[in-house]
Amino acid sequence: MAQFQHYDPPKSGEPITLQNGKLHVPDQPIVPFIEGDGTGPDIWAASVRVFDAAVEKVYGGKRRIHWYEVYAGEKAYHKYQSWLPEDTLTALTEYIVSIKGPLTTPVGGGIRSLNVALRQELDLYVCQRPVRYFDGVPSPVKHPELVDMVIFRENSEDIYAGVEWAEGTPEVKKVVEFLKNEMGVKKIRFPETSGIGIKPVSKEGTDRLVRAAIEYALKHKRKSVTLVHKGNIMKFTEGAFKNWGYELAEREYRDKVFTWTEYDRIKEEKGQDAADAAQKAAVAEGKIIVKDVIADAFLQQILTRPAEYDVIATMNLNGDYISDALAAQVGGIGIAPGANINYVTGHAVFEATHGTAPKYAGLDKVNPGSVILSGVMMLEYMGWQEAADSITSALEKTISQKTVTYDFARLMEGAKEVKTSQFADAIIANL
Ligand SMILES: NC(=O)C1=CN([C@@H]2O[C@H](COP(=O)(O)OP(=O)(O)OC[C@H]3O[C@@H](n4cnc5c(N)ncnc54)[C@H](OP(=O)(O)O)[C@@H]3O)[C@@H](O)[C@H]2O)C=CC1
Ligand SMILES: O=C(O)CCC(=O)C(=O)O
Ligand SMILES: [Mg+2]
Repeated sequence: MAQFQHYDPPKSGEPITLQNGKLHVPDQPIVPFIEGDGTGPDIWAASVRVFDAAVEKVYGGKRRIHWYEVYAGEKAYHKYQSWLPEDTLTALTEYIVSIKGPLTTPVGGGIRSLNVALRQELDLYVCQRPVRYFDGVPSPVKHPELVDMVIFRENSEDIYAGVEWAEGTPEVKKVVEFLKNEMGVKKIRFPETSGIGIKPVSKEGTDRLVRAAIEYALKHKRKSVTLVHKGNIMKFTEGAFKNWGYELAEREYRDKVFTWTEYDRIKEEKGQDAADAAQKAAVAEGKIIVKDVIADAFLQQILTRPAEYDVIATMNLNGDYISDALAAQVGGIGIAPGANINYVTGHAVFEATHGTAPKYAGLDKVNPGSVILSGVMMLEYMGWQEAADSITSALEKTISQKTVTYDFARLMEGAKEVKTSQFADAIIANL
């Protein structure tokens, strides 16, 4: 049993464990949660009521989650003078599955992202964000129902590694001198006034991310995995990601995938008709098509022909941008869930795609849908599919009744605008 410096874990309930590589979830699991900053407390208070009501309704008391509050962000700082107490990392490690609200990150200085720190500390290398349309949700596009994608965002490297030096510091001068004098770099336009950041992208990091995306596509019988990159410009990071992704697909999933590199090889040897025929045959056999697209083109194509994309595998920064863009396409960040997962150790921290939305903090106003749907993902991960499904259906029903928070109400005709807590009440009534 883990030792905690300050925290007192619940006396009732049992830890979720990993046994022979499989998650073992007791009927009374202890699940740590972080409330989050800004609108986090409003959203969490609403969401936890929905989770508990669904589990109670579906399992009639046989199963219950024993919530364990752990701290990060402003609440942790006020309580323990630490933004991310060691006890929190211990709890998230010990209890394996957890859920969190958003945490504030200052821009241009101050502490580094606690969200990124959690992902790095627990090595949660996949940021998995499903994006689908719910009937009746207001959307800025004509056919939001064509969007049904699952983003696999690499979550442990890229420029999020935080290897950067500020302009004007002795450190950045040293780095610039090294680049100029020892590496022959001549193209830093304004060397005296540059900040410098480093973008590490590795073969190992790419392999495990792309493997997780392909495994998901196979398990859920999806059509394709698209590697999204900017490899034409960043050849040895984003370009290498694309090459390593294709190599992994062909090396580890030879009989289960058809890749666009294979398509190009056939085209070169036998012509385009033969390549088209080979791809058609692969689709008919149920193989996953592994393809790639340059990130800027991807961002316009998700608007013009979203049906062509399915599972997406991409690096950290691209994945961040793509998550918010796709969320907007199906009605906004208010219903965009996510999970940070290490598929080897089983560790998973579920969290919404959005941030703290500070201007709405304490107003009981924002949409709790993203955290509620992150909880749905968590219940699915725990194998509590019935509870997950009951929440999804109740959420769908509530939206179809036009009982919605401000974000949907401002775009819907005839909507009844409700507060965060009332939206949760309506979902619970529809369970
Ligand atoms: N994983 C995490 O914990 C994340 C943390 N952050 C952090 O959050 C802070 C604020 O970031 P910011 O860039 O403003 O992004 P936010 O996602 O917090 O908010 C941007 C806008 O999105 C809309 N929005 C966000 N959440 C909801 C919701 N639950 N319901 C309805 N609408 C919502 C609001 O739009 P509108 O104004 O149109 O009403 C809001 O003004 C920063 O410190 C950032 O670092 C950001 C992203 C993720
Ligand atoms: O950590 C942060 O402040 C931002 C994180 C973020 O934008 C995301 O997880 O999508
Ligand atoms: Mg983001």
